[in-house]
Amino acid sequence: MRFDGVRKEYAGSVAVDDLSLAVREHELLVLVGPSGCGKSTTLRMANRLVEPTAGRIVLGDEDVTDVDPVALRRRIGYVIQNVGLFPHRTVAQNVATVPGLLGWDRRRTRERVTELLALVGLDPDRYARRWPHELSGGERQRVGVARALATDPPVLLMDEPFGAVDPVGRARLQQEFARLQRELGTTVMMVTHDIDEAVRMADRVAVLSRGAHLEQLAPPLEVVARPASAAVADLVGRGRTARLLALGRLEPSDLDDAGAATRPGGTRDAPATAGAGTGRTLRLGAELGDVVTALTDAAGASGGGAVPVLDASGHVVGAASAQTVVRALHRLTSGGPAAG
Ligand SMILES: Nc1ncnc2c1ncn2[C@@H]1O[C@H](COP(=O)(O)OP(=O)(O)OP(=O)(O)O)[C@@H](O)[C@H]1O
Repeated sequence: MRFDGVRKEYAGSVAVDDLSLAVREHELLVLVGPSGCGKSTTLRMANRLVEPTAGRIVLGDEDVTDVDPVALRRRIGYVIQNVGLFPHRTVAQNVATVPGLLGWDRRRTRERVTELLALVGLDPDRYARRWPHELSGGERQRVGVARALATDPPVLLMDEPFGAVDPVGRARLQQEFARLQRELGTTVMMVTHDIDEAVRMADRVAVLSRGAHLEQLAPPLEVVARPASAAVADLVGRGRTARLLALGRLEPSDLDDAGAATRPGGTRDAPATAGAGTGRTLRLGAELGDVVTALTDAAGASGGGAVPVLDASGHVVGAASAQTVVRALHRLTSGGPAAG
């Protein structure tokens, strides 16, 4: 799906100024930005709930403005906060909405409903006949996702899909949904104002400012490590180090004796480390947050200490210390493109 010079004006005020953005097939792209910057308007133009004032939105090789809006919405899944389940229809009937509109027979519909409920983690035997008011907020959101996926749409639009769910349930839903999306390969465009949700779930993050101005479009680690503008820095500023620790990975050049590996003829002995005594080790590629945890466990109250680091075949390639973490953070925040 591609936005080409898209603009939306409301009675003289500009919600989306001039947005060009390509959503890659099978990716989970998250639009993030402050309230009122035009995220929802952008999303809603994709399924023609809002008509653009100018520009083109292309799905496959069709301009969406050439497609009948009702037909379009059957091809594009849509999930919103509080889902808007039909209150007088059971869970199964809600999920079967679009198959019903498309005239699927009963048996095919029933099988698909059962399959989808299981997919989103709701036991069909327990949930199919319940009413929306008999569900928790998180369960309702799962039904909303199942309903949107019923006909396996190539594109799914999600507007603050987990906004109404409590923080614990929310983290679990984010994780489960990201896994499901990777499994199904659905192309997803999702809106949130929560930068943590964005960096946790996205393949790429699009940071928007007022007028849906595209500040940065990059993988989460790059957005956090190297904000492209003051607006992005502002958004990721608070808690940035914690986010870097969650996203960054341990690399050979971060290790304490990294120099030894590159010395001609240099052999590498297992370094004497405090961590060695505890039996604790780390692997190359470990999350930096796990490196910090391992160091904390190995250090004792006095601080200091290091933990041996192994490569994929289990050989010691160096040691991780507090310096390692500092080096990794420097590596991530300076220089070439961040892996991620
Ligand atoms: N139907 C409408 N009529 C007039 N103005 C609108 C309408 N819908 C949105 N706007 C305006 O367009 C701008 C962008 O709104 P939009 O809902 O897209 O922002 P958003 O980034 O999704 O915000 P939020 O995170 O608060 O939901 C805002 O200034 C809003 O007031």
